[in-house]
Amino acid sequence: MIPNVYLHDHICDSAVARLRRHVNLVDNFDHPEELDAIIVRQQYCPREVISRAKRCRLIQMHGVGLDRIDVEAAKEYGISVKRTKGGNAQSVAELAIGFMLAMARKMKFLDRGLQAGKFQTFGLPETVGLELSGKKLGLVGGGQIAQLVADIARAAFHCKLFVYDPFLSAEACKKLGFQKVETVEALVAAVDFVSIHVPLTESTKHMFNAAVFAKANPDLILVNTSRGGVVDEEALYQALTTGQILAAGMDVFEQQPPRPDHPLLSLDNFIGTLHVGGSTREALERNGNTVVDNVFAALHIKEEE
Ligand SMILES: NC(=O)c1ccc[n+]([C@@H]2O[C@H](COP(=O)([O-])OP(=O)(O)OC[C@H]3O[C@@H](n4cnc5c(N)ncnc54)[C@H](O)[C@@H]3O)[C@@H](O)[C@H]2O)c1
Ligand SMILES: O=C(O)[C@H](O)[C@H](O)COP(=O)(O)O
Repeated sequence: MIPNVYLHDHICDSAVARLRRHVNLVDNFDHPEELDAIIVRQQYCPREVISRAKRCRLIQMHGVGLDRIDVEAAKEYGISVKRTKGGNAQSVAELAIGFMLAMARKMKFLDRGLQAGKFQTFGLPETVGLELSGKKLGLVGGGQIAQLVADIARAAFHCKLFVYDPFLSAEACKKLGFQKVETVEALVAAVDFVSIHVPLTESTKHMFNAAVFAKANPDLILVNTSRGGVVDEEALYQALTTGQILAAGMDVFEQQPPRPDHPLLSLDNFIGTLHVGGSTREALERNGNTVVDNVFAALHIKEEE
């Protein structure tokens, strides 16, 4: 019998072609009991689906964050959950550095100003930006993506690196060349840039809140390419409009997509993208094909040479 595999979201063409040669692709959860494997990218895989997916051997995340899958339910029903850890890490790291450069050089403000015919001469004080070179970069979460951000920041800009990650030992931080900081409040006060790279969990939800922004260096540039919900967006808006921090860039929002009239989107010192951290040709090719490798392994499918 040909196995049934749930796939609703777009994944790279080469991965879809491999799947089509060996399985039936199903784009809905109408009959979870008929599914042999589930591939999740943007869609959610909730308990009500998992509890009915009696035949399912694998729930495969196209990506790293597992917050869209009810992992507890999968455990309870004995279904293995896998992800494509590292497959998009370089792409996310490059986007994070891109946000830092864009905000340090006020690119949104300058582009909007040019379009509005605002700058009649060059050299105006409000167009002056900052260099990344030699600055202090604070990482929140010191895992795979954070380490790649650190590599770029060190090699290209000689940044000094700090980390807030209670799960990384002092020894591990030392090996990675990170100065360990004990609280988020201490981190935001000490550094020039913060880049967030934690999963969304109970302990990271609204980790960046009004109390944290109140302690921040007023020249701080904040970048979040992790998950919406780690930053309290109302508190961020207050911080950006009252000068508690200088600027922010975010790839992820509490509600996705954010409403077009979301207050943050109107600000010159805020740049947003809609969850494209891993959306490069290279990362999508890697992740798509890892997804297929794992599905085929779980379903004992052998590809012809
Ligand atoms: N924007 C995107 O498209 C995109 C793409 C990939 C990953 N992500 C997000 O980035 C996150 C990080 O990815 P990664 O591959 O670096 O993961 P990782 O597991 O390698 O690193 C996560 C780090 O966060 C730390 N951490 C966990 N809870 C913490 C807490 N309460 N306080 C401080 N540190 C904490 C862990 O100790 C770990 O070192 C993912 O969980 C995912 O949500 C987003
Ligand atoms: O956690 C991740 O890897 C990503 O945030 C998310 O899952 C989207 O990644 P993409 O599917 O676009 O590679």
